[in-house]
Amino acid sequence: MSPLLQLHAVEKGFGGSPVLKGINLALRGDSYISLLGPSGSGKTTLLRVIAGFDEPDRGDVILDGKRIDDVPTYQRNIGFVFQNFALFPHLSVARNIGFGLENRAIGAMPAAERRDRVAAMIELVGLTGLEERGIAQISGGQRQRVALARTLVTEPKLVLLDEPLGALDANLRTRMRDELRAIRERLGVTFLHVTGSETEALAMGDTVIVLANGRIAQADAPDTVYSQPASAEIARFLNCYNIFSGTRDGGDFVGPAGRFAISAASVRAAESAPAYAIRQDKIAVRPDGAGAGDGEESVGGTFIASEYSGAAVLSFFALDDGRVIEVEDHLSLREAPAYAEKQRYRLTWQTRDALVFA
Ligand SMILES: Nc1ncnc2c1ncn2[C@@H]1O[C@H](COP(=O)(O)OP(=O)(O)OP(=O)(O)O)[C@@H](O)[C@H]1O
Repeated sequence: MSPLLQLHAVEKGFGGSPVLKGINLALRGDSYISLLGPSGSGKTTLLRVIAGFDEPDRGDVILDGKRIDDVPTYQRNIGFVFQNFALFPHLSVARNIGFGLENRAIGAMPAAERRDRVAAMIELVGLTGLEERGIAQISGGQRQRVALARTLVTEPKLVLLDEPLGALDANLRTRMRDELRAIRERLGVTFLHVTGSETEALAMGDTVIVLANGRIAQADAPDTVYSQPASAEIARFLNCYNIFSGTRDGGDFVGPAGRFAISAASVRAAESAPAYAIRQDKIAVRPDGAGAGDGEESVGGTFIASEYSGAAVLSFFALDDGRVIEVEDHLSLREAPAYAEKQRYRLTWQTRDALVFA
């Protein structure tokens, strides 16, 4: 199947500073894609170029096999959901949702058909009974649904969502994640969802695209991004790796944290300074003095504190040079840890579990 959306060598800058530095991308139809990147990496700029709010300086945007660089936004058949929802406060829920259909530049439809489409969409997003309410009389989660329905009712093939859950509180955000995925699956459209949250990106996307410094740093299934980040920068951004600096010395990685053997299969080419990464949940905590076995690496560390987060406990240990190493114990796999404050432990992991960027 040919891709729904393709970007070829898209570049965009503002006032001489490049923001997008040659983006190549192909998005499948009927899929959920998370676009993850740190603040300022160019996520919103990329969405705006795809939607046609901004023109690229160079490169092509291709939708359904056709170049759309010269097609105005309203003719692209691409929906956009903004973080602040951008609803009309003086219109009812139903009028907000019907707005795009009423004011269509092309494909105007009879009033009865419009009403039916709006009613079907209200049901789909779970707003039945609230049709005549004003925007000020509904909750944040309901506003989010209105914003989504208003876009979906125009039947776009591609919907761009810019931090769509950013304005919601944590509880609601988690609930709306499931809803967004379910609504998308029912309609078979493609969602491109921008977020700065690695947990949200991994939870929602069939594919996660990582944008860093105006380039696509990785585009993979969520479990691949999580367990095989393509660079030390991505590993750092995922917030679940301990990362050591150092250099490669033959079959070892050597740095202030110690000397660790490298498993050949774990080595990735480094784009920046060499780094050694070990996931927080791959580290076992043993009594001080316990030696590392065959195929294991270890460092000594002093327990500082633990942070309990429901299904897991994150514990912090200080290494001899003062840097902190984080260990995650999943409570479904291990007992809740009871480490003694200021006590020394031996932190151990399998050589093959570390990723080496060198
Ligand atoms: N209209 C503009 N004029 C000048 N600079 C801009 C403009 N829009 C964006 N930028 C700059 O481009 C860079 C990327 O901005 P963008 O909003 O795309 O990042 P982002 O990844 O969406 O960030 P955030 O997660 O903080 O929203 C930033 O340095 C920003 O200051």
